[in-house]
Amino acid sequence: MTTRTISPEKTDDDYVESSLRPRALDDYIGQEKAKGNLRIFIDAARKRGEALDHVLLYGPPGLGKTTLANIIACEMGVNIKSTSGPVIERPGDLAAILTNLEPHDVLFIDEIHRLSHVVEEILYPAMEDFQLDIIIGQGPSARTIKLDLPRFTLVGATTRAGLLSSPLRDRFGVISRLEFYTDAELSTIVTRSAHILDIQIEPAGARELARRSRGTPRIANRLLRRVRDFAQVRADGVISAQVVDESLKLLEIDEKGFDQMDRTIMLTIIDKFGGGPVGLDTIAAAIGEERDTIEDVYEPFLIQHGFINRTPRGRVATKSAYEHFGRIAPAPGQGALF
Ligand SMILES: Nc1ncnc2c1ncn2[C@@H]1O[C@H](COP(=O)(O)OP(=O)(O)OP(=O)(O)O)[C@@H](O)[C@H]1O
Ligand SMILES: [Mg+2]
Repeated sequence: MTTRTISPEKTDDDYVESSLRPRALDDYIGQEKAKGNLRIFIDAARKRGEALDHVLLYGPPGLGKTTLANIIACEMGVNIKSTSGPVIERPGDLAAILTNLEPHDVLFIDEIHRLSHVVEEILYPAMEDFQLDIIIGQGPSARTIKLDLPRFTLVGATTRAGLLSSPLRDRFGVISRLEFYTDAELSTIVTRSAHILDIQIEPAGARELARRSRGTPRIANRLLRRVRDFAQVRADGVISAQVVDESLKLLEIDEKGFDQMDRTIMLTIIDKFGGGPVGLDTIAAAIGEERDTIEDVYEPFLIQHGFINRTPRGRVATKSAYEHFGRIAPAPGQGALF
């Protein structure tokens, strides 16, 4: 897959990411709905001296799911064990993790939609009854034994809630969807990160950076570091709105935060497929990118920005997409658009 500065996915240079992670709910900026709910559930669980109900967090990459999982454990005053769906290959792997949990611990499973069926089936009774069904032996002499587990909290994260089986989804007491951040929230995040990394940034510079970060904190933090390099070489080290503008031009990120890949996707729909409707698989084949990557990584922000409509017959480019990417929208009645 292509690496790009504004990919919301993790890359190697995100090692500083953990230093930028807020540790308390109060430092977690935005996501007021998710935060408000969690605060109530956490307070209630703590008052009753119980483990928190299982929590499912979903939303596009880089919006703060892992961060929030860590905060939940921190606020509950318990340990967190982190793993991910594809890593847990066999039921025994999960059993080993579960039996090692302390009471009320948080078990964080990232990419939970990628758990295998056999592993998922172990998870059901574990989540519901805090019991583990282990099969010992094989063939006719095989028998199941039940093992009691400590009460724990499963925090699952996924970019694709739609891929979760309903029995799994139904076992989460709290389901929170993370939203793209507003420019004002991202501006606060960038300012906070700049402070931690000892980078000088003007308020107008923070606003400009926020505006071009696709509603995503991971991108905002990454752009901040790229722009800092530029500021140190070209300016006096201070990030102003102009420095942001000039450096992002070099990175081919436009004034709304869209880059070459977004342009490729939109112009493929507009120029090659008459604005759509066109299926995702066809788009993927035309640009040589994986379908899942387009759906998880690129498309959510294009939809959120009103450039792509999802219809039963496929993706359609909107009038504002035509305008933004410098194409003339077909007149009413002439294209698939209207
Ligand atoms: N609400 C927030 N306030 C401040 N910083 C945030 C917030 N949310 C995320 N961040 C920053 O964005 C970075 C990415 O967040 P995180 O790794 O939690 O995203 P994610 O949703 O788990 O992504 P992925 O789906 O790729 O796993 C973190 O390093 C953190 O610094
Ligand atoms: Mg994560």
